[in-house]
Amino acid sequence: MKPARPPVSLIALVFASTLLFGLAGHLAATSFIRHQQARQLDELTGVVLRRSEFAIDFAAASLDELAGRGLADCSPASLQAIRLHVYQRSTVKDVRLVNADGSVICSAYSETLEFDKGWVHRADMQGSRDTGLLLFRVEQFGGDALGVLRDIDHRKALVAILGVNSSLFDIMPAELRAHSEVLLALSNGEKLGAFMLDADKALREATDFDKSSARYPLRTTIRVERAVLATWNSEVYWPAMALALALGILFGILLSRSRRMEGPVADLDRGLARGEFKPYFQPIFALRTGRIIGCEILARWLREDGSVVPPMNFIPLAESSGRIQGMTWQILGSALADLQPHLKADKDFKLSLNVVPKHLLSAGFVETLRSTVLAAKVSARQIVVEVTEREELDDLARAASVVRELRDYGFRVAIDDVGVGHSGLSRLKGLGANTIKIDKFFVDTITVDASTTTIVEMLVELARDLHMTVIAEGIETDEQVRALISCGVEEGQGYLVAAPLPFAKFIELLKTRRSISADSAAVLVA
Ligand SMILES: Nc1nc2c(ncn2[C@@H]2O[C@H](COP(=O)(O)O[C@H]3[C@@H](O)[C@H](n4cnc5c(=O)[nH]c(N)nc54)O[C@@H]3COP(=O)(O)O)[C@@H](O)[C@H]2O)c(=O)[nH]1
Repeated sequence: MKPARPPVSLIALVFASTLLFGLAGHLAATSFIRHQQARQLDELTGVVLRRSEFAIDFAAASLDELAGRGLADCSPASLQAIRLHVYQRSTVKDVRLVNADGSVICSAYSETLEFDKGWVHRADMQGSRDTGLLLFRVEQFGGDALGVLRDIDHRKALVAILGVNSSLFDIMPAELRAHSEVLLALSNGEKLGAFMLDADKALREATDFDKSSARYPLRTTIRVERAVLATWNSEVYWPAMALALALGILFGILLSRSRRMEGPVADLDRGLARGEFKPYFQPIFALRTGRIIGCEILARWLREDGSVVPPMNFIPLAESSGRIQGMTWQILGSALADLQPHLKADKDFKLSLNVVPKHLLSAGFVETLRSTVLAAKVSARQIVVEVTEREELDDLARAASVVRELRDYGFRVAIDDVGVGHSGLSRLKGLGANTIKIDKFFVDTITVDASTTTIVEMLVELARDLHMTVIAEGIETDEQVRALISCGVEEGQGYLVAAPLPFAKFIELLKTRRSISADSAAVLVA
């Protein structure tokens, strides 16, 4: 059968689906890796922030403790006690007593005051939400520090100087260390500390991961070069891609296979749904008179584009795909509708249809045939079921019972392709049919091969014994007609009278033939 659309090539489908799956795999793997990276770097940002918060908590607790012990003054004893306190706490570098405006009164390590580049006025310090602490940057030579101020009373306050830079070290994974920067700043943007492996080398295009503290006016940022993120922690990429590509190939193969299988059958289904299967009518005639006494309907597929598809191009697929049954009912319905007036007018006229063994043996076959013929108001006696034997009739007993049932209802049954199909002599007898149709093969050779004459005579003899009629198929010459008559064959079919014709042409032929007189018919066999 000619498929309606060109077959989709396996290679093109596999290529396209591999490409699509590869693209989807790339997007999914990349997005998964980016998501994982963002989660990890977010966590690291959180760690930096938490370390700084802990340092401030610790400083606040230290200042509270000093104030609680009455050490918030500049007496030598207090300063000595504070020095000891500072010495025991590594992040706290100094503790200072300041005035209400923030100016320094004294320092536990007064020499550290020399490191200061400047000092912030209280009004410029950043307040923290719940703790009452003030935070500010202490600009120093050799690196900035964080000042944490706790008021003692309305005149004095204690300030802890924290070295927060250490909380930024060793936080980054080794692969990223040389390509990243860790920053700590007050929320107003003033930088408190930064860590970069090579401070002289500026980062190229970088992605930032930010986090702000909920408790203190603090923000940390981790910046990582984009180029290094493309490879970091991306081990999952190639396995994911390999899986996606394999799935793409598999999907392409399955798709092309399903399309290959579905294409022509779906085409048949569309043809059936549109009623595109039509009967062509080939006359069956009396060999002696040439009178048309019946016809065989043969399927043709009349496609939308006007082309006529011959049965050999779709019958095998219709049989193997189980569509032959719907197709048979479609052409029978159409033939009955067309021929009904003629069948009614000539009660001896017979209409033969081809039925494959599987259809004959299928459930409901006899009932459907009966109701179709009844609905067309045609007598069952005028319908001949030709059992084609391209497939073997493997359940002869059941077939014989169906044939009996058909005959009980008045239908006639013919065995088609006798002599070349699976119809052995025992089957001819066992099936209980009314007619045998001698295959064209014997008609072709009857005039040239004496042994063919013997076989045909033997078949005629057998048919007579079994009370069957005989029809010869494929008659093309007058010589063949004469040879068949001398063997005892009375009916035939073939191009000598007509090939299968569309209904209009067939009716025309019938009318012409009706006017042939017995005399002129005799010319046919003279
Ligand atoms: N199950 C069904 N099978 C069907 C149906 N319609 C057709 N067929 C089968 O398809 C085969 C081919 O059929 P088609 O091309 O229609 O050929 C038929 C005749 O045209 C051809 N024929 C008849 N006389 C002559 C002739 O003198 N010379 C010549 N060269 N060819 C001739 O023979 C075919 C009829 O065969 P058969 O059915 O065995 O009587 C064919 O096997 C059909 O059976 C269908 O609806 N259902």
